[in-house]
Amino acid sequence: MSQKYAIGVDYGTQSGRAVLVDLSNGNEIADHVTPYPHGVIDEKLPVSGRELEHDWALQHPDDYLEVLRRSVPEVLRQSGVSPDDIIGLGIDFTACTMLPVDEQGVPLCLKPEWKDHPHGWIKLWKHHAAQDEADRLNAIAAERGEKFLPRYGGKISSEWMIAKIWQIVNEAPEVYEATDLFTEATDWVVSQLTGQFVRNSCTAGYKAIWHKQDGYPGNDFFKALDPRLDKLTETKLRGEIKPLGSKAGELTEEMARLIGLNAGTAIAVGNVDAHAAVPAVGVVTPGKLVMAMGTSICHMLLGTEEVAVEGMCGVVEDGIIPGYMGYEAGQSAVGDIFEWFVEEAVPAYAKEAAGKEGVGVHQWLTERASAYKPGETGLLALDWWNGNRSVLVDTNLTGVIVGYSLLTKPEEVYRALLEATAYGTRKIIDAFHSNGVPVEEVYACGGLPQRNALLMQIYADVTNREIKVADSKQTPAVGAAMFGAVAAGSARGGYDSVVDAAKAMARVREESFKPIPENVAVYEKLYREYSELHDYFGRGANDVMKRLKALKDKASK
Ligand SMILES: Nc1ncnc2c1ncn2[C@@H]1O[C@H](COP(=O)(O)OP(=O)(O)O)[C@@H](O)[C@H]1O
Ligand SMILES: O=C(CO)[C@@H](O)[C@@H](O)COP(=O)(O)O
Repeated sequence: MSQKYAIGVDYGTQSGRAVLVDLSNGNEIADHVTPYPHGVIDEKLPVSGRELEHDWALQHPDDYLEVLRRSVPEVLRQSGVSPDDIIGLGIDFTACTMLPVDEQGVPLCLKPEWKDHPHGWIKLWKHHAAQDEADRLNAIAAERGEKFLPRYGGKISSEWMIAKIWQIVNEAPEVYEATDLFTEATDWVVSQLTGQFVRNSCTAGYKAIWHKQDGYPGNDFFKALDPRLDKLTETKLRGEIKPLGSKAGELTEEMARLIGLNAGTAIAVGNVDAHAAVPAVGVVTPGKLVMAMGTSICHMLLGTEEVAVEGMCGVVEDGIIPGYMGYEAGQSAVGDIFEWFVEEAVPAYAKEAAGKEGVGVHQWLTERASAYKPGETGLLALDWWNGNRSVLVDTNLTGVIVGYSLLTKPEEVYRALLEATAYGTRKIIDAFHSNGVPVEEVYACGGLPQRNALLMQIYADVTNREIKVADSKQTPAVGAAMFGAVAAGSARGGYDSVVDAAKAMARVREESFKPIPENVAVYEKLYREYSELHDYFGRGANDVMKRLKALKDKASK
């Protein structure tokens, strides 16, 4: 049999990328990124220019197809590999990124009657305008003693499917009525590739409160939330749920023509970006935490038991690697905080200096921030620029920096922000470790470990753990390609399980980031200070962030 390949397509927050991978060793033969033409829609709807309220974040469905149309032919062209040797394709996506579709699977926002209605559009994972619904959902679930709550760390997030659907019911019942199915974007794109709709167990489990044994919560729960949600799971959330590692179907003739692959190529069921990255760094057993570090961080861990951990995003059987409990936790802004600083808060002189030196502003700040010792800036920050998605699970929390003086430099603030995100990760590791889901090793992948060595050293020092880094530019996409190879199966030159695929294809770099004892000692003290601030602002002692947000919302109405 000739050499075989698979394609992984990773759908991030701002762009999508295709990677063509050699199935014998996991080498990335070619990759190509397509920025989403409409990006993140968070101010105005395209065409009509209709303004969006605070905390909205939408996307355009055609941007996802554009990634397939541009990036798949481009990796074929660059590599020179024949489509006959590409046996499978898998995709991974941000989640819960969800959309309403009609009976033909057409997104409502593409239909003339709904294109100017904000609720007809795709709600991106970081759409945070369903916090009221999430708060009420959590209160009702707790009152009813719903047994699903502990599986989600005690709270369902406003980022997830049910809160987002309920927001539509409340604010646009006509859109709810017109919706045939609510789907994750990952399942919708797969349906466009195969011509048939299936859901995947990963997003159903982590984002839509589905459980392998118990299914969705009972209809009584949905009726208790709102009588209009009666029979939601049998109607607008219906659809077969297939486990990760299964084949969703085969590429249709029409899509094959559009993207340059052969009709009949095996297509894997949809997956989530962070989850797909886990086998790609070779993690297929418990005790190894994988951090997918980019715009946000997702922390992924395998276990053998279903254990309750405060603030985790969820535990789902087979949710990452079949045969294990998959644990997920996360921070909803990490790279996004650094980007905010660079774009909104860096003085002109720093940008000019970076320009003169011919380096990016991140790099300029990082080089200067590296000259400081831990504690030397005198600054301490809380990493809640996009709310808190870890132990506190509250999108109404906001950022804090303590310790400013007239002498504070931009690189010191930048360093304090890098450190704040590391403390956020330490909170998550401590929560798992002290609740019976051990974290013995830490792996990192995503855009940040490639770009910022200082950040990675700070994470090693703050967590007091060695961090191994993926030897891949596009780890989730490589993982998605592995699932594509598993969908094809060994008879066609792929693999029969993702564990087999990981054995042959996963790679980490030889060098790692090791904790430096004197840094660890100082960070231990700073972390204690962070924890004080964290609990003071996050656990009700001072709700000033929420009062400010309420005043802001009132003032801007
Ligand atoms: N040198 C750098 N240091 C720290 N953060 C950076 C640097 N360069 C870019 N970033 C941040 O990386 C993030 C993008 O990460 P990436 O993994 O590429 O994207 P995504 O999370 O969308 O998949 C942006 O939020 C950006 O601010
Ligand atoms: O929430 C999840 C996964 O559960 C992510 O899709 C979301 O944080 C977005 O990830 P990125 O930072 O864009 O890689």
